[in-house]
Amino acid sequence: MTAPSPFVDLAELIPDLQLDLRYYGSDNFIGAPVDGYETHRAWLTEPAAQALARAQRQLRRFDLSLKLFDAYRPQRAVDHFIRWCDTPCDPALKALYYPSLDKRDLFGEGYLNRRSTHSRGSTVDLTIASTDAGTELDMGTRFDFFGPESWLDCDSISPQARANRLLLQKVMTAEGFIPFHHEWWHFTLRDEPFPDTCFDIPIA
Ligand SMILES: C[C@@H](N)C(=O)N[C@H](C)C(=O)O
Ligand SMILES: [Zn+2]
Repeated sequence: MTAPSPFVDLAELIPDLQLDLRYYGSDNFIGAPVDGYETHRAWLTEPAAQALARAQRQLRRFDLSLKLFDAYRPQRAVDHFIRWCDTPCDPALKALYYPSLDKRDLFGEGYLNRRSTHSRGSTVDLTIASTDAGTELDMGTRFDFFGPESWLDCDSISPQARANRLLLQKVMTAEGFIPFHHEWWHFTLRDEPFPDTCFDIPIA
């Protein structure tokens, strides 16, 4: 299904892009589907989608693929995260995703944003996986692990995981994306077309 303007449906533009859209289902840090993700599809603005297509083209040459966790994020999803911060803590999810933090501090510490770059439509959360089985490269932490182990300059992860992170940075920055210091998986297009707009169109 074609995405509404100004978005491009990534499965249509990049058919071999692997999609594991964590906020559509419950396999995420809040343990539930997130508001605004009504179908397992991912949207980006045209220039961000084209840049992602180029990055995928680079990796294909090595039998590797990008695996996408999130792209455009409606503002109502961010509002869901904000409400979740004021609900009782689930110890099992805390142990997996933010073991050393109180969930109410995730915004102040920079791991969540009340006005997320994702809502501007040119930001992605992603990793690298094999093209055959979709096995993810070891990046040292799980996606959405909120702690210093996910920072770009963390040196307590294995040399292989550091090399894998560097490969992801190299492929993404070569195509115009800027990495985010606190989260190895998060990249924003440098010349994004809507730097001041937070969209709230549900992904349906
Ligand atoms: C929640 C995480 N995947 C993320 O995208 N964090 C950044 C800081 C954001 O919320 O914009
Ligand atoms: Zn992100």
